[in-house]
Amino acid sequence: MLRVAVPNKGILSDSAVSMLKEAGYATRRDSAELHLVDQENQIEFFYLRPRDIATYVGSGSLDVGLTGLDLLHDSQSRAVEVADLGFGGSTFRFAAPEGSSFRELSDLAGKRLATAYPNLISDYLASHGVSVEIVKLDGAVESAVRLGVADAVADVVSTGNTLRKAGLAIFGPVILKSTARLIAAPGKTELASKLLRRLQGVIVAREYVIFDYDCPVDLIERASQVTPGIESPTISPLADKNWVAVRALVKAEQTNQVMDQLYELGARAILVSAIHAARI
Ligand SMILES: Nc1ncnc2c1ncn2[C@@H]1O[C@H](COP(=O)(O)OP(=O)(O)OP(=O)(O)O)[C@@H](O)[C@H]1O
Ligand SMILES: O=P(O)(O)OC[C@H]1O[C@H](OP(=O)(O)OP(=O)(O)O)[C@H](O)[C@@H]1O
Ligand SMILES: [Mg+2]
Repeated sequence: MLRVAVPNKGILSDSAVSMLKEAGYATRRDSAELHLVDQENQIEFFYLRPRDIATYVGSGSLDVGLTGLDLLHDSQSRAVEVADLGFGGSTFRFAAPEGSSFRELSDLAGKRLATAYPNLISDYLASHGVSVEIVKLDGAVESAVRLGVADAVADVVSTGNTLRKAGLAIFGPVILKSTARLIAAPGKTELASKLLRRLQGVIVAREYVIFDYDCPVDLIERASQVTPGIESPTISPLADKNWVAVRALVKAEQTNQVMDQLYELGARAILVSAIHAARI
């Protein structure tokens, strides 16, 4: 049975669980449940702290897991990245009090830097040749400067609201762009392939829509450039020999732009539908 680590709390948990549910797997009924066996799919789910997932998977005690790229890096585990799951997007940034003299990376030299991701930060600073004193905290890192234990912080930023409220401003380069990843134990990526196919199906169903439209035969080439699909658009004959029917997947966010382009080109009867499930 495949043994899978799933975030039990935090911002990644809900998205991870709903993705697994959409992919047809059993999910827990109550948040106190830490272990669940999905007999039908021959999978065992272990609900663990997001920060610990890479450690379990890296040691091989669990086969695969869902966690953030930043947490994977910070764990220094041997787990390998299998796929980007597209949710839980964030950036990892440096910040210091608004109006302070911190402008660039080198301004951190010799200063105290608070973070809950000490390994991620040490590796980054070492590779950029900057030496700082790292103050390891567990969370709510934004308060560290105000409370006098650090001169600057390095933390997860999403909207930036938490930083702003703490009177901090971002400076320096983007340390890391992170999203949730499917990770596997070393040498076990093959074991993840069926789960991966299902999760990729969910990603495609969320990211793409189906375009169906009629197109004059002499415009097929140009229309195919507008809707190339993932591999290639399906083109079917119509009763009227001068027209064909075209079907292709299009990124959902481009829906209206692509409809405009097709209409202006001469396509008609343009219909767009959602994808319920997919296996690419
Ligand atoms: N707005 C956000 N705030 C915090 N983490 C986010 C955000 N968006 C995405 N993430 C990602 O979520 C993961 C961190 O999850 P979480 O905050 O649940 O863990 P944690 O900070 O270790 O736990 P906790 O906050 O419960 O102490 C990281 O991969 C991070 O990049
Ligand atoms: O840019 P924002 O949208 O404000 O989000 C980023 C904040 O959210 C996270 O905190 P979390 O709630 O996980 O608490 P923590 O700091 O204790 O981990 C993160 O550590 C930042 O503090
Ligand atoms: Mg957190």
